[in-house]
Amino acid sequence: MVSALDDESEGGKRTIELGPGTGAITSRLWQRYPEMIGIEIDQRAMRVLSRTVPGATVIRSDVLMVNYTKLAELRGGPLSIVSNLPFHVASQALFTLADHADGVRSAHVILQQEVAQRLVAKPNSKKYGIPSVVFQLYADPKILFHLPPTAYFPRPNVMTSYVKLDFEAAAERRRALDVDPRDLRNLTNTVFRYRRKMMQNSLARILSCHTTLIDQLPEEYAKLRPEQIEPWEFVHLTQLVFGKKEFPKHFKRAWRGEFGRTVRD
Ligand SMILES: C[S@@+](CC[C@H](N)C(=O)[O-])C[C@H]1O[C@@H](n2cnc3c(N)ncnc32)[C@H](O)[C@@H]1O
Repeated sequence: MVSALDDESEGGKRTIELGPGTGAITSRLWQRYPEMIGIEIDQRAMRVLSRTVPGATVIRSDVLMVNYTKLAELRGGPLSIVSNLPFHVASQALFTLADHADGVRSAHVILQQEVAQRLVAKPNSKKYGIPSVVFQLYADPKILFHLPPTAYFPRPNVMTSYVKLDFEAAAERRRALDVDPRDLRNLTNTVFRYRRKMMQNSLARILSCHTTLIDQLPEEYAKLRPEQIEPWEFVHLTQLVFGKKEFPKHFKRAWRGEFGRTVRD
């Protein structure tokens, strides 16, 4: 896991571990990147960590609340993230990173295999959904390898995967999106909520109160279901419905939050 990371910042000062716990990964990571930072919410784990890896810098915080854009500025460039968070926090953490995409170079994360497969799923498959669209546009996700339950103690009931999200490789594409990410989120969330419906039906609610009218939805999209639409076509659809908008330069939370709920700035 550690060798997959190739952070070249001085002393590894841009290496950030999310949820170091009692230090199983941190002890190895810190040997290679002594200037790394851990972000941990549990004070008891931090106490243990101060004994197992006494030299490591650990901040007590919720990984979902961190401003990674600011942290990247403070550390002199985009961050290399390593994470083995509990499964219920892990995908929320990825959406948080998407909101700070320009402040992140790469993220190496352990995820439930099921979640990992959703990130890389292609259209026309059951696993294709919002995470596939978002992360294939934002970060070039790749499953590096799978980990069996025997790799852990205690053993989990599920298979896990080690995934790399390459935010740096996708930077140019992301900046050329020409949509406000909040509009993209609104559109993808709406249509995937009605997965079995054709776009002309699922988009009716958005379009009825917008300048683009439902009967102006191009024929090539109108009869399709969301799982048949490529990630870049979601961008095109967002441009059609909401108009082209500059990608916000300033920090705006667009992706963090539970699907379907409004996230305010
Ligand atoms: C499964 S343990 C992994 C520990 C270690 N990274 C490892 O691989 O052995 C997950 C860690 O994430 C921490 N954690 C959970 N939710 C968090 C959050 N929202 N912010 C920061 N840390 C969190 C937990 O306290 C725990 O120490």
